[in-house]
Order: sequence, then structure tokens, then C-alpha cells
Amino acid sequence: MKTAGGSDAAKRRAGERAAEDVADGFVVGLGTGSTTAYAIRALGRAVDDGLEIRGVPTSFQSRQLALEVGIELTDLDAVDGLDLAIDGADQVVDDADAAAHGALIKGGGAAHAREKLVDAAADRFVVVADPSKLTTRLERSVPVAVLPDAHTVVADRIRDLGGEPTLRDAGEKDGPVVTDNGNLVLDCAFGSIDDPDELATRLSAIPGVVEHGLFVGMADATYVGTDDGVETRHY
Ligand SMILES: O=C(CO)[C@H](O)[C@H](O)COP(=O)(O)O
Repeated sequence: MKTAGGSDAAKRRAGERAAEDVADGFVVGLGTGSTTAYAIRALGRAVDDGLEIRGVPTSFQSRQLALEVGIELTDLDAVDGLDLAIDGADQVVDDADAAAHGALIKGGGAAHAREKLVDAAADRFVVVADPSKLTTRLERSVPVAVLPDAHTVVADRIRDLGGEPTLRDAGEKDGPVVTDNGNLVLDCAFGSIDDPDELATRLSAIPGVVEHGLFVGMADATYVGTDDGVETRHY
């Protein structure tokens, strides 16, 4: 369930802007997706120029790209903490008057369990996005990673909450998407979400849910790449 739309130039501007925040000695969370990939590539170029950093990847994809561009890798359990995490999003609430300002839906790449772990561990978490991701209300389906045995019972509980779950299909293989951690993904349509914080709490409480893609109150800033620059939202 990858996000449609968004110009590559805007994604590149956002990603490269976030990479500028990385200083010598940083441990950096490396998010997943096409926008973050621009940040990882920019960091690879900075490493070639002498920047010394270590990266904590959030997925097979970000690990492979980091290795390709020469970023030294480490693990969450091998560091005291992360200085910065850079990650993409499928939707970002952009309404300074809303309680949910800066809340995200993530998991279009099914990497949201590890992304949440890494993003939450960072002193600062910046989101990189193009304008197609901005919204006044979260309304995309919320990806929910579930233990494989639990997908039917979790689906029932999601329906009890008013959602419509769909098991994410792999597309290039018969059967469902299996995440990097061996879980399945239910894409759960709730329509326009009134209270992302409350829904996040309810989803987390369902036995069998590994992690959901609502990231509420986590981001410190969003860099929005535009046609001719980068806009910053601070939270
Ligand atoms: O949450 C994610 C992966 O699980 C991605 O960060 C999100 O899907 C955005 O990806 P892209 O930058 O390619 O639009």
C-alpha cells in the first residue's frame, strides 16, 4: 500500500534538508520510504566528505541503502540513544489549531513497527514529506501490524472500533505482505479520524496487535519539500 503522488523533486528537497541537521558523531535513525531515501543518500555523500555518523535502520530497505552509500550501521540495543531520526509519512496533520497537529499515519511500506521504535528513541524526530502528505484530518487507512495467528481476531476487534480491516496483499507473491519482523498487516479504514490519540490508545490495547501506524505527539518537526524550497513545521 504505497502512497501515490508527490513529486520526486519535493521529496528530494525535504530529505536533503533533514540530512543537513545531522552533525559529526550523531547516531541517526534511518526511516523507510522514497522521501527518506533522499536523506540517506545525502548522508552517504556527507560521509564520503568526512562526516562520522552511525545509522540505525528501520527496515531491510533502509539498511540496504545505507550499506550501499557507506553509512556505518549500528543497532538500537548497541547505543545509548539516538540524536535524530529522519522518517517519512503517508499523512501529516497540518492544522496549527488542531490538537492532532503533527500527528502522522505511517506504514505504507509496512515498516511502522520498527520505525516507531526508532523514531521514539531519538532525541529529535523529523518527518520528511511532500505537500501531497499534508491534510487537516487523518483519513487514510491505518496500517496495523499483527501477529500472524491473530489476524482474524484483531480484525474483529477493529470492526468493533468502527474500522474496516483489509489484509494487505503482497502483490508480487501469492498471499499477504509479511513484514521484516514476520507479521501481517491489516489496513484499517476508519474514515476521517476524529481523535487520533484515542484511536491509537484503543488499537494498542488489542491483544495480537504488534504496532499500528498512528504516530501521535511524536514528531518534533516536518520538512515539507515544495516546488521551489522547503517549509518547516515545528511542533
Ligand atoms: O511509513 C513508511 C514506511 O512504512 C514511509 O515512511 C511512508 O510510507 C512514506 O513513504 P514515501 O516517502 O515513499 O512516500
